[in-house]
Amino acid sequence: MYILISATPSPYARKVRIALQEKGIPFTLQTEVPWDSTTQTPQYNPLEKLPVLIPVCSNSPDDAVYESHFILEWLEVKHPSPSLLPSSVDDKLFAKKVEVVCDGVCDALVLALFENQREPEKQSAPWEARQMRKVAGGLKALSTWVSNRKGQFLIGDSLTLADLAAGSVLGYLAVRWPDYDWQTTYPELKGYWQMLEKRESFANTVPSPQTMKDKIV
Ligand SMILES: N[C@@H](CCC(=O)N[C@@H](CS(=O)(=O)O)C(=O)NCC(=O)O)C(=O)O
Repeated sequence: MYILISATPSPYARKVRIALQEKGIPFTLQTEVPWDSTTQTPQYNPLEKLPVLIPVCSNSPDDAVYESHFILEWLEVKHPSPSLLPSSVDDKLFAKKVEVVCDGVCDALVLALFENQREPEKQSAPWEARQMRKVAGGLKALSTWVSNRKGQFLIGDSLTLADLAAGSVLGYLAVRWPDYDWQTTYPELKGYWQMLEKRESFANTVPSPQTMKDKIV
């Protein structure tokens, strides 16, 4: 049915891997390092980023789907049941807002990660501080939403897109920023994340570091 180009640490790809499992959609995982010269992503995504979802039946690379939030939107249209969106319009829009913030925290973490890989004299402390401020602000917002939730999940009592985004960013922090102690600051967010990680689709998509062969900054 589909090939998913993914990377072991990718929080963006993890959202899609979880969605495909939750929707019972068969797929083949093609794991790679998008930073290495061997990456296949440029063949499918002009932005050279993964995740990329490739319909196996397609005969054109242009049929590929990319940008995780769009892949999830695409899956909701093509494979609506079971839905990963809440039923009411306002809750649907809130779920997407949660994804915006969680993806934005991931974006800031990636930028800070690569800033740290530059030679010390080329690293910009103000730039790094700006990214980590976004991380702190995003986690604060997420923690508030989790504390105010009515049910087990972020929106009601069934898993939605909001939970996929939240679990993926928290899992990414655990693998890339293990010393960033958000769990002490936000104990309820920690409890919510531990609940998510027990779910099969989360438990079998836990991120892990990758080895980059090529220098990229
Ligand atoms: N907004 C994109 C971000 C995807 C992204 O940044 N992917 C990284 C890999 S990872 O950070 O998810 O592990 C990538 O392919 N980077 C390669 C590049 O930016 O050239 C999405 O949501 O899909």
